[in-house]
Amino acid sequence: MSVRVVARIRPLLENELDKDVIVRADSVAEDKATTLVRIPNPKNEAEEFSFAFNSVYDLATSQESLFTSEVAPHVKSLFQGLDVTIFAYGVTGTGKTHTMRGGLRLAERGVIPRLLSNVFRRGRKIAKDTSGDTTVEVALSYYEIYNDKVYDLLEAPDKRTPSGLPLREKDGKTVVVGLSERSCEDLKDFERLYMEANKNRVTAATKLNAHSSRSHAILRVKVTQTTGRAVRESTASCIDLAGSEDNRRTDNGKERLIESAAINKSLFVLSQCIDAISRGDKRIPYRESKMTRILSLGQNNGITIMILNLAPLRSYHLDTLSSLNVSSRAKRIEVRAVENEVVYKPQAPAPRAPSALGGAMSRQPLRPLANAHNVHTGAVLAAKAAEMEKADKPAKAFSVFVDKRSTPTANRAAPPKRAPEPKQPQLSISAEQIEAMVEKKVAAILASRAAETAPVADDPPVVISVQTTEISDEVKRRLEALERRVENDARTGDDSRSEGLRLLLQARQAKELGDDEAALKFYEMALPYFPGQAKLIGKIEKLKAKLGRTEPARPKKRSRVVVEAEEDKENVMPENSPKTKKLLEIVNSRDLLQIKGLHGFGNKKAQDLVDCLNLRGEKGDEGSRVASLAQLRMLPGMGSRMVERAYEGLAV
Ligand SMILES: Nc1ncnc2c1ncn2[C@@H]1O[C@H](COP(=O)(O)OP(=O)(O)OP(=O)(O)O)[C@@H](O)[C@H]1O
Repeated sequence: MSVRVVARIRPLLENELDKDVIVRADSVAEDKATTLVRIPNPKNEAEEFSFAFNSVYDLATSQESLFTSEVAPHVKSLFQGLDVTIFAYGVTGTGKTHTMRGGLRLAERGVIPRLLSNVFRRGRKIAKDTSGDTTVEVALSYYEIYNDKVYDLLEAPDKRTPSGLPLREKDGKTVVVGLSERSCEDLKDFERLYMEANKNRVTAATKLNAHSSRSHAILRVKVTQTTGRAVRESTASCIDLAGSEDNRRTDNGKERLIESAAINKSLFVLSQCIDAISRGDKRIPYRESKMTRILSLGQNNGITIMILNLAPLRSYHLDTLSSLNVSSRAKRIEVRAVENEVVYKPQAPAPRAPSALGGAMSRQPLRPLANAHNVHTGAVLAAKAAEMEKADKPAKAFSVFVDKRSTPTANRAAPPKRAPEPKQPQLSISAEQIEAMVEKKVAAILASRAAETAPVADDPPVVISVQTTEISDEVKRRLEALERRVENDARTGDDSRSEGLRLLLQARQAKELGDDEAALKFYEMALPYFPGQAKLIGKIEKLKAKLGRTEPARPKKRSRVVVEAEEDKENVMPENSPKTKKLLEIVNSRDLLQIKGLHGFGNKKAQDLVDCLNLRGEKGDEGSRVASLAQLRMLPGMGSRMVERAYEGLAV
């Protein structure tokens, strides 16, 4: 079963105008449900991009109808022992909090209060249908991740430690150590706790001069059903992610920028995880941010629903494209709908406390500190876990299918037993790299703020790659080749290179879409991965010049001595000699093995040369072949000495 991804387009707000609407829900045929989001190409309004989802809800969709269609059907599964995760993703101001929390009026209530209401109702029904043999207890945990630190929202803000609560992996789940858990008797009880916790969130945010919606908020609803000695636990998690936003749009100081960078970092890691899973990578960078560790997208068993919130407005155009792009890939993530095991108490149960959902009921006592939200707590459950481990029961697993057509149906029916997990998963992009990128971004923004007198609000944000029919076949072919190399690099474990190539790929796509601004950003981001690459620097300078940022770089004047020295070399290495032919043949073969065999070439040099050749000739095949030694010398990373050594080392 794959992650269910649905999109919700919010209505216009009071101060927004009809004429600015550019996003619409559509269906593949007239009599079909709406499953498409259509949005114009920012560079060519006549052309529309379409993104397909499991379902698309337009601006007229009520809170009730969204809940009834997307969440209510899974309440039954929750009681069958499946964990359910619902998370809202989208740009700031698109309606995530409205969808998850909603307003105070009955009709405005969002997914969370409706879910709780359904859970309590179902719990009462179960208790009634079993004449009280089965009791249902509901417990809440609520926490936020702010600047990559976890804070308990059920505790007063002054009890917070600066470093927040640590995370730990336990029984295949990510656990927040020391998180409190409160038993909850009914909807009223929940509302009181929830409102209080949200107040804590606002107070903490105010203290930090931040905004509450700049953190990710995670509510866990633990449902425990007890029948005699049999105990079944399952959890519903509702996650209101912070909105991604372009730093340049917010007129904030350094704190807000850091906060924004932390959000962008975790959302960036989330998109990296989605990318990696949908590509079928072995290494998924979950551990690079607390939010992705907790979300464990595609790793957790059960049911996952991603709600992509969208604003219909033109002012969100590029941000909307970016989030459409990420979330449409999330559909490819497969998860196993595995129920949590029923565990048995070893002794006769103590006289059972009346059900938390019955009439005059007492509250479940608070669990001790170490009993975090989603762990099967207590010695019995720990013993059960150990027993399961001994019996070599399959741990939770997930499978990812990159191409649905090639997905063997058998895989879905009977997922293979999970191979043992690597102890320390290698990461496709390291924490330091991400940190460096984030820091660089913050520094760059601060510097540009200081330098520029003109307002920066109009700077367009970076648009992430979008598939478009506008891209010519030739360019598509090249992009695909580049994509294959990126994947190849990822497989062979050269992560920084693969990240660099990915950025180049995104730059090329942006360029093909005519978005020079975005292309320039991606090329600049790629530069640290290919330091000093003349071709890349050339591209950056060209784009800067085109965008009026700076003068195009002029070719350096070569001194007479250098020119003469090179002329001498040309005499020693004539362009039409058999050795020259042989050398160019090897170079143009782009065969890594052959190139590696050249004198003076190592693995990296050879790979750089092949990459460079593949990247050459952006405007067609012309120029992608090296026609002479002089041309070879001019390639990035080559130079006269390198060519000379390769030439001399050849035996012809
Ligand atoms: N479906 C909807 N119907 C009516 N109003 C909506 C809807 N969705 C969002 N809104 C309104 O749009 C505004 C922004 O919504 P909201 O605060 O939920 O966005 P958000 O994505 O959570 O933003 P942030 O990331 O900053 O927290 C709010 O005033 C909200 O009431």
